[in-house]
Amino acid sequence: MAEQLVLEAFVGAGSAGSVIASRLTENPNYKVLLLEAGGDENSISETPAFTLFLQQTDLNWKYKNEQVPGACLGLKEKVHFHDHSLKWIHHKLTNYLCLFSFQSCLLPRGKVLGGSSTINYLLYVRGNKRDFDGWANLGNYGWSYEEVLPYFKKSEDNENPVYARNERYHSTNGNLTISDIKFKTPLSDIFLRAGQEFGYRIGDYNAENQTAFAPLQIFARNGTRCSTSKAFLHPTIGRKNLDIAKFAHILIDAESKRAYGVRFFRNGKYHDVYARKEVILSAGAANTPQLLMLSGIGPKNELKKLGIPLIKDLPVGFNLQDHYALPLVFLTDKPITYTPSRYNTILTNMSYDIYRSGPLSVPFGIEATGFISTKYQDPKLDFPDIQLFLVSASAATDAGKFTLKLVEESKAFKEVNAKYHFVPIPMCPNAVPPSDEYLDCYMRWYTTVEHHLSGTAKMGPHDDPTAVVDPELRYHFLLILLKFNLNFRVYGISGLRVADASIMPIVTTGNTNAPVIMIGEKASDLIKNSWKNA
Ligand SMILES: Cc1cc2nc3c(=O)[nH]c(=O)nc-3n(C[C@H](O)[C@H](O)[C@H](O)COP(=O)(O)OP(=O)(O)OC[C@H]3O[C@@H](n4cnc5c(N)ncnc54)[C@H](O)[C@@H]3O)c2cc1C
Repeated sequence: MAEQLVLEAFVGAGSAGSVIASRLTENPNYKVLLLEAGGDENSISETPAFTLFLQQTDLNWKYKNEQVPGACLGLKEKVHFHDHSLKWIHHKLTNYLCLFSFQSCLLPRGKVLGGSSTINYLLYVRGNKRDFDGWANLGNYGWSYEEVLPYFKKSEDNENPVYARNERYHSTNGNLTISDIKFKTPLSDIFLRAGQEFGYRIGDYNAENQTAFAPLQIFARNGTRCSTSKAFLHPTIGRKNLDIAKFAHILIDAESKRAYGVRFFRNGKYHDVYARKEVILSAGAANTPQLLMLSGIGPKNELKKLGIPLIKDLPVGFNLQDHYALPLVFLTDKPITYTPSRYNTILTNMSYDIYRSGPLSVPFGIEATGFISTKYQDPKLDFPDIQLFLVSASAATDAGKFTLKLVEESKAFKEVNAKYHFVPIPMCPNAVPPSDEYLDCYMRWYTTVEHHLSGTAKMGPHDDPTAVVDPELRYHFLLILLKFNLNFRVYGISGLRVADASIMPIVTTGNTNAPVIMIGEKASDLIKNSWKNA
């Protein structure tokens, strides 16, 4: 039998949700229940170098993708979603996005306090000014770069003294510790020098201009991961107005055609909770659309096929976006890359245990990044279309001519005899490396995705038929119902919001964790303002 609890609001506990729960409960009058399907972080998730192993653990939802033509062709395993609504979302959207799609690639998502910020690669990248101006130009008032910049700064505690002095862009007062990586192989400097040789500046890619090569800035405090759980939820311990229910699974009960609560299954029982103010969904770009569809909010024909009674026909899931990546391997005959014998030694382990530095403090060997424009983008725009990552045992590439040049023609890389390590692709026997044909084939068969799922509950103005939430992150259908049925206010139902990576109309230029945290900060203010005025 369901238990009845009465609470003011409840959210999911990922990158955005942790921020919102923490910010809302700064006001002792707001009582928040935070529901999270996963449990606590652990010592593996704390250690940056172990980040890849997390995908094999229960801290990951372990989704995989539907097969589609054109990508992930080399991955044999077919995908099985237990849940039909989720299966449909990925199937539909991978068809929609062609090259940004995948066939049976892994789709890791954090199932733990802090969500994907607890299992990600820790890279701190805000995106490009034009990303947010672009959102605003689509009709999303309040989301231009100048309007979101204060929210990036609000979260930030940047430990790099040079960056921190640039107060227009950076801050040292926020919850999230952002630090430079504490260890690098010689390849890191070689990569930066090679970038310089080709005219790129070395410097901050999160400030005035994004086009640059730079050592990584990461979400890390004292050499350990600074997830949104650590940054925003740990400091709330002791707050009486925040309850965190771990291992809970949210189901929206939408029988009465309005969002008034959540049903979740925990400890063998169903529990119903009712929100006196709002239901806030921050379940991420895969699970937020799933929960909406299970609640009857989604594409009419698909809900019909699945036998889910329709509440509102909305293009939930149609805008799924991600970045794809192409890992290319280079070889050098100099003893400078990560190998277990060089970097996984008693000494390196002790250096992490004692000083929280050394190779274990580097996320998966990623030491530096570079934002560059290919021939398809006007370099004067400072709107790069390729992000390079130097992983000190291989290198990411632009899938085109630049990284060929960077490694084989720059003096810096020549000094260490770096050479592409081309593997033959049996499926494309006539493709000669490093031709475009070879790289095209490589990308389609050995596709890697960047895990930046976003856009599945797209934010847009009221006249945008592809939008799911409005610029204040509320569902369009609630606004329409409010307009015609004032009883919603009488019953104290002020709405249903989404605040996570799902709302991005267009994915940002770079990694998505920092923008999602910004979304959480801005959503918190939008929610507080609307509650104040209610
Ligand atoms: C492997 C990996 C590497 C990445 N690397 C980087 C990187 O280096 N830098 C970067 O900027 N970005 C990176 N990203 C992307 C970034 O981490 C995400 O964009 C961001 O964390 C998404 O935040 P979110 O709030 O939308 O969702 P999430 O952080 O995924 O949060 C959703 C939360 O909701 C919970 N939830 C979902 N469904 C339910 C349910 N039914 N009931 C209860 N709880 C539920 C989940 O368990 C999860 O905790 C990476 C992502 C992954 C997966």
